[in-house]
Amino acid sequence: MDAEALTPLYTGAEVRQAEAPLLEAGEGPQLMARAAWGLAGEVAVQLRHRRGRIYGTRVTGLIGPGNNGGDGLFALALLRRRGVDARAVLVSDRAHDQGLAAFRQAGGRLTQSIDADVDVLIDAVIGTGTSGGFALPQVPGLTEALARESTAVVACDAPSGVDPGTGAVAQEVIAADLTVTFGGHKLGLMVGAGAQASGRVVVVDIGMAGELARFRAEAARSRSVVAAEPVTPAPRRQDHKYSRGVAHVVAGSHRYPGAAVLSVRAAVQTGCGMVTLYAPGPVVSLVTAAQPEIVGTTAPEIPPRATAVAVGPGIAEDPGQCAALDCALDWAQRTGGRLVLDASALTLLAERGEQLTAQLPASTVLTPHLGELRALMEAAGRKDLCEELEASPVTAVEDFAGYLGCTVLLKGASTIIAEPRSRTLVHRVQAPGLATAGSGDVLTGVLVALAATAGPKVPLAEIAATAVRRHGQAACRLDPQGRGGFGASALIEACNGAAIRASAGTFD
Ligand SMILES: NC(=O)C1=CN([C@@H]2O[C@H](COP(=O)(O)OP(=O)(O)OC[C@H]3O[C@@H](n4cnc5c(N)ncnc54)[C@H](O)[C@@H]3O)[C@@H](O)[C@H]2O)[C@@H](O)CC1
Ligand SMILES: Nc1ncnc2c1ncn2[C@@H]1O[C@H](COP(=O)(O)OP(=O)(O)O)[C@@H](O)[C@H]1O
Repeated sequence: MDAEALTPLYTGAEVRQAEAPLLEAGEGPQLMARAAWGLAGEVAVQLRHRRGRIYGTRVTGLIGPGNNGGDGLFALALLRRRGVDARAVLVSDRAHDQGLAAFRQAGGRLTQSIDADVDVLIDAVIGTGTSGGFALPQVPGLTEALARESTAVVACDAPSGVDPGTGAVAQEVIAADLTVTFGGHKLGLMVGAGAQASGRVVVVDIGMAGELARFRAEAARSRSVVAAEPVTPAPRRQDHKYSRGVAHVVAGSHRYPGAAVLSVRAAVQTGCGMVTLYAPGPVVSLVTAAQPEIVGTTAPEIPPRATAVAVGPGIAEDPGQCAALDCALDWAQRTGGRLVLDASALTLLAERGEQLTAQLPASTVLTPHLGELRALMEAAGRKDLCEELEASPVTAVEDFAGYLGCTVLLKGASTIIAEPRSRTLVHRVQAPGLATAGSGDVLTGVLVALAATAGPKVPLAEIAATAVRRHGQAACRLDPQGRGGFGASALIEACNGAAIRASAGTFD
């Protein structure tokens, strides 16, 4: 994955540090003007989308005492000049002086409550200056506005109640439909409960990219959001099936034969030299019928030509699969080959208690969802990290990866991928249709195929991020409106490597 394919993620504190020299140089008002311009522009898009016009629509801002409130007031002033009925509720006894003056001058009106016919509610109570807990301001009409479909809630920089550094949310939060954030992507809007409360996130460039870049260069540990399709390995002219990479999959059981079909078909569609499968005989027959190019085996040993192995989808309650897991762990330990452990393989690992930490080769990636991750953390004797998962999901996943000495990929609406001594990658996708049985099996298939074909120098976390992005892209392709009308099988065709390579860089 090349550097351009990754967009950095910042904590609120990092953005504040990066902007400090600009503020010292007296550039604060310009930064705020650009932030307000960006916010007003995005609100205007919402108004046009919802009401078909801007003139005569109604926007109310909840205005806090700091610069976040200042952004809100300047944005309201700009909207007022475009004919919007712009109102502001001051939630504190202080407000940004120049912002308030601009708002008044533009003809904005102060009010004490939020009316039922407001089109957009701007949350400009707190941004990166947040500290401590957060309680909803006592404003008549606020609770109703937050619940009303016809009122869009747009957060200024970060939803009030979200910690922009971690993704933790306070007991109360102003959940947004859209967050317009300034300068760069903020970590807390991309992961955990913070991501849920942020809705769609738009980043507005306010002219501090240089400062952020310099700041990043100095940062000891960097985190990135995966923003573009990285270069993925296309077959070379001289390749033969074994040089291209062999993905071996341990999946499926009498109880869950379909998991093997899904993961193996996804690996084939992603594209590699060969896909082999270890499963009980009837499952091998079923998968071969669905995908005749695969090579099935009923012996748990890892085929000698395998270049990556995945163990887990649907192997529950099959005693032979436990032996296969041990073969795979041993194989990865001996060869340094890439190993993907998913689903039931994670349950089997968790059953080994604290022993599990000793058994994981560094070339392993674990792909748990939240429940599986908690179980693994508890089994490994790291219950403390379960609590950290709420307060700071990225740190918790990073700490666990460090503790285990292998890569951990936490699945969900936001995926967090932490590899020890590497930068952490976050992928946030607007594809709720992925919450369907078997979609994780598809991800495992995509991942093992990419792991089998990627060159030895590509870090495992970056391969995993590519798989996650493809999986998300496939869902967006199938279901652009996010209505959820597809099953995991349909995802497989959309993960097709050739089609994705052809459109690389054009899809987002
Ligand atoms: N510094 C600048 O000139 C710029 C600042 N920007 C905006 O300014 C924001 C940061 O401004 P500030 O540093 O003034 O901080 P904020 O405006 O985000 O918040 C600080 C204020 O909120 C109150 N507050 C903090 N935590 C609270 C809580 N839990 N419950 C209730 N009230 C709480 C504090 O009393 C403080 O007065 C950014 O998020 C961004 O929106 C942008 O305009 C870009 C330029
Ligand atoms: N709300 C959501 N939005 C986006 N992606 C999601 C959402 N819920 C789940 N996913 C993705 O769908 C997949 C589900 O995997 P998993 O929980 O293992 O399901 P299964 O075991 O049924 O295959 C993961 O890749 C996860 O990141």
